[in-house]
Amino acid sequence: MCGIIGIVGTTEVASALYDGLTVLQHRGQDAAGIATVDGARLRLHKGNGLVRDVFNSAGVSKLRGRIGIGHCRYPTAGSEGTDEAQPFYVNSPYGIAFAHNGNLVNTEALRKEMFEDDRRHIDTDSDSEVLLNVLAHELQVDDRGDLTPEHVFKAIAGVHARARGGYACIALVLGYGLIAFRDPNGIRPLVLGERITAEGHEYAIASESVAFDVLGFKRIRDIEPGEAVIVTEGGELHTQRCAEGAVHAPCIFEYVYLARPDSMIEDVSVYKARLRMGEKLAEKILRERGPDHGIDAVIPIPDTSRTAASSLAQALGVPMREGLVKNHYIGRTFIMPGQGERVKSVRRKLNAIELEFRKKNVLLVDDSIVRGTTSRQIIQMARDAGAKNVYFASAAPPVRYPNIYGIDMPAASELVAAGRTVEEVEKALGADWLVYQDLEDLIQAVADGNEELTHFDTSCFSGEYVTGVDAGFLEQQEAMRSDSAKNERRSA
Ligand SMILES: O=P(O)(O)OC[C@H]1O[C@H](OP(=O)(O)OP(=O)(O)O)[C@H](O)[C@@H]1O
Ligand SMILES: NC(=O)CC[C@H](N)C(=O)O
Ligand SMILES: [Mg+2]
Repeated sequence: MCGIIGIVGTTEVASALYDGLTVLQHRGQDAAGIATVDGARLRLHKGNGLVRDVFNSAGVSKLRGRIGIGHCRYPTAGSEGTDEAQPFYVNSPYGIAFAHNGNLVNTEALRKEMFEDDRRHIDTDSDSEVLLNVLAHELQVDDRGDLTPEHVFKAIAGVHARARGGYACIALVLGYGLIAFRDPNGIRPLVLGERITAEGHEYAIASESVAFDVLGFKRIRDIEPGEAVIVTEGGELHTQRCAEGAVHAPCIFEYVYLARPDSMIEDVSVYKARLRMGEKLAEKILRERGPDHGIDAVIPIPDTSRTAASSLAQALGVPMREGLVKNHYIGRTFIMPGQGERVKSVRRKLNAIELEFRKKNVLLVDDSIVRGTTSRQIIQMARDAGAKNVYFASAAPPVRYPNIYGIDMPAASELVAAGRTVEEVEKALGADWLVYQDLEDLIQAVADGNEELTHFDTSCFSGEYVTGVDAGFLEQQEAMRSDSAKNERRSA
């Protein structure tokens, strides 16, 4: 997952894009970039690091113009190099800057087609650069030099026919405006917002509605699966569904971990969905352990699990205690690119308050257990702090399968629950007891917020991939993107 944002404003937009990206920072900590249109010129600045490291105020003020897009990256394809930071740019048939959140599952086939049939050279290993070139090619087909909404919608339908995977995208087309679109299954989120100012009507598009709250925009609605939204330079809005018939399957992991709790995705409050996850998990704990569960305190592993832990504690009738303190100057561990860095940062990031553990039976709660990096270390910390028994609850089911739609969990062999029973994971983590949310309960916790949602991308829990995958793709992903493959590439 990356964070993307685009604004067609009435005045300069760079500082709003910058502020928007800082609010989407939790979606990608590795690289950031902003592109704006200044008259007939594209202004683009991007680089590796957090938004605040990539930009200074002088740099932001050079990004002139009232139309622009921004991106913060968490790599799921290619390398972590600066040349793969986004937005990407092509100069034909139009100047197009492009920001993508998600991951394609047919990148290599498209790359070959682009080169051999469409005569387009792709310069990096990024799937996003491939997708941009597919868009550029589709815009070029039947191009008469004056883009119309009909032409753009046809081009997006062409993109949907060729690209497979998760993609939420915003393209800035020089001399035209913004084009945003979402994959036919609506796997990755994308929302549309507006702001009415003294100078006129402004539109924004972003990965999460929280960006609108901070910028003073009103959330209008989610962009539909397969839909394209055009906001022209003149501020006209055009929308159309450009792919029909696909199952709407938003990524359930957005609700578990990726999104901020103060966002609304698919008209579901992420915060309320997490509260319901906590309640459902409490019901399971009561079913399994009975009312005499012996738990003295519920301790969340900050930050993401706190919402679910609060409702879980209340439903169990046990106090929730802040037994672990987080250093907020260290980023999210899970989205760091290497396992060595992840392991070190858990200990640097979280510290135990001993008195909340000493001689107690504690239930540690996390939103999810993926590689087990966090849980393994925290369980040990709880023991070192003198806990009598360390129980562990995960608000998500066991993560047993790779994610291929924009979350960097490419290798089943790195997932602590892959090929293990719950008892075996309990042992591997060193917990005295371990409980996972059931998948049906997780689905219900989210779907209760919007009865129209009947399907989700739950692939990392179920191994079912809504787009389908070609034979050998998962093995190839693992070979290319496992931590050991990345380490080899770094040291080569
Ligand atoms: O099993 P693991 O591989 O350790 O992954 C799961 C952990 O990683 C995430 O925390 P993270 O530190 O990224 O972010 P947070 O502060 O938002 O919880 C998530 O909330 C879990 O705590
Ligand atoms: N997490 C994402 O959305 C990543 C976008 C794109 N696949 C990249 O690696 O840059
Ligand atoms: Mg966490």
